[in-house]
Amino acid sequence: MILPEDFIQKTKPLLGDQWVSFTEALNEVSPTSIRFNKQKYSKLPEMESVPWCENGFYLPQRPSFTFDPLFHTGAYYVQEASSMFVGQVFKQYVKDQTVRVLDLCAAPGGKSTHIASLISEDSLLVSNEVIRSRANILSENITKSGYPNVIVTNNDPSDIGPMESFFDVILIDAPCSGEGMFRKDPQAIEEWSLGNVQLCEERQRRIIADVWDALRPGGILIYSTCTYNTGENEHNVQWISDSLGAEILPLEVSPDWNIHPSFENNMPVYHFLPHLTKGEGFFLAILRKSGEHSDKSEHSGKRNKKQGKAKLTPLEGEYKNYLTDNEKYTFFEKSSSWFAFPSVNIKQFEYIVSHLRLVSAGIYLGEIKGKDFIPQQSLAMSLALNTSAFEIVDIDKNTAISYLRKEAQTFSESPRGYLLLIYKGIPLGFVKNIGNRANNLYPNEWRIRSGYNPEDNQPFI
Ligand SMILES: C[S@@+](CC[C@H](N)C(=O)[O-])C[C@H]1O[C@@H](n2cnc3c(N)ncnc32)[C@H](O)[C@@H]1O
Repeated sequence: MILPEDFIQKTKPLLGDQWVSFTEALNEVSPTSIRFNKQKYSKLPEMESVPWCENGFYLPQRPSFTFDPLFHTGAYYVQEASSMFVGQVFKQYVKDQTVRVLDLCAAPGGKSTHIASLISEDSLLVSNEVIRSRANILSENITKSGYPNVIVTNNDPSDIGPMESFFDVILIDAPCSGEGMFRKDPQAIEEWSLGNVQLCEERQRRIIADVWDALRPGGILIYSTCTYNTGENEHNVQWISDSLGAEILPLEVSPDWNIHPSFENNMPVYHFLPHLTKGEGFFLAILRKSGEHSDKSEHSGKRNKKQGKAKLTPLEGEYKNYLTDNEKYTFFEKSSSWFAFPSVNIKQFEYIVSHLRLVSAGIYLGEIKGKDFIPQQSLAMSLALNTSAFEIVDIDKNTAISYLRKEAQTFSESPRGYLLLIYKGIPLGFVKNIGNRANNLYPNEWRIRSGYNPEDNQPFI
């Protein structure tokens, strides 16, 4: 790998006598890792585990995930191992408290799907992405993870700042110069320049300042990047602490994890370096906002007057049986589409709808067409799905791949009507069986487009 000369000049002094082993590690193959969604797939395999994440595992080589139907059920997420360290903040600082969390720069959703798996079911996650096309990918990944207490939004950080003291925890996984991605993404090397590092540092400060008011006093800010330089990392953390008012908090880490301490000022921040940890470059810091913990309940119903009150019209009906524990949900309709959202957070949901641009929220149950109720993919993926409300068909790998390609299916042995297809015990999606064929209800935008199906793509679990 040919590194930019300016990068060498800037980074070599930080690493000192570790420079050679660092550059050697950059020439090695990136490790492949996945994080299981234990709510969907509980039998964890006997594979090398990611030391700082109990559901994280390394794979011996990178398979074609596209052609593994389990990947599409949301049983696991392909996530870079170092990034899984975010889970430690939730384990050590959030624990089982009920919290409102904002993941500000969330697409494609690695950290959001992880956070959703760690917070309590009464908690709320707002997963935001400013770029619309990326917000759609985020929404797809959130939907596949199946957690009902997540709202996906598409806003600039400055739209969220006015939601004063609404969030207990904010994660800013900031857009950065990407030095930590050099090995995985060679384009990151081409885009790197001293000027870009400076621009990133300034943009990161703007993003943090724009959203800062939405974090309650005493709340936790998790700041992370996938870059090494001190400008985007240590200097920004010091700036947050000094200018915005926050205490930098330590995490308990095992010495075996080989996490590198701060490059400057001896602050409790965490660097993942590829020659020391099995993963890509990553940086993380935790800060607690100064001030007294105010009562956040006052914010539950406060609305942005310009946008008015969101209309939630509760509806009754058989569709409720599609969810387990359905008494915990508020059901509502919008343009003939039916949704469910956890009642415990319905006021917060209304508040968010009145402030932010919604991409998706809770469970999209189905659509009414005439007398028909067409169940949606979000319902099939949901952890709250009541599978006994549907006729079930267990399918094999080839049928699953064909279904994911949105090809027509035949289930002549099965009853007519809606069928829930199950792969290795996990729901994959719906078809409408009309006898001689079954209409495929898999979302068109999610379908496998590649015609190639590697014969040797053996399942790794
Ligand atoms: C490092 S990526 C996030 C990765 C994500 N957290 C995950 O774990 O899957 C940074 C994200 O910030 C978004 N972004 C870019 N410019 C931004 C801005 N000015 N404000 C907020 N987000 C921005 C990018 O579109 C990108 O999705």
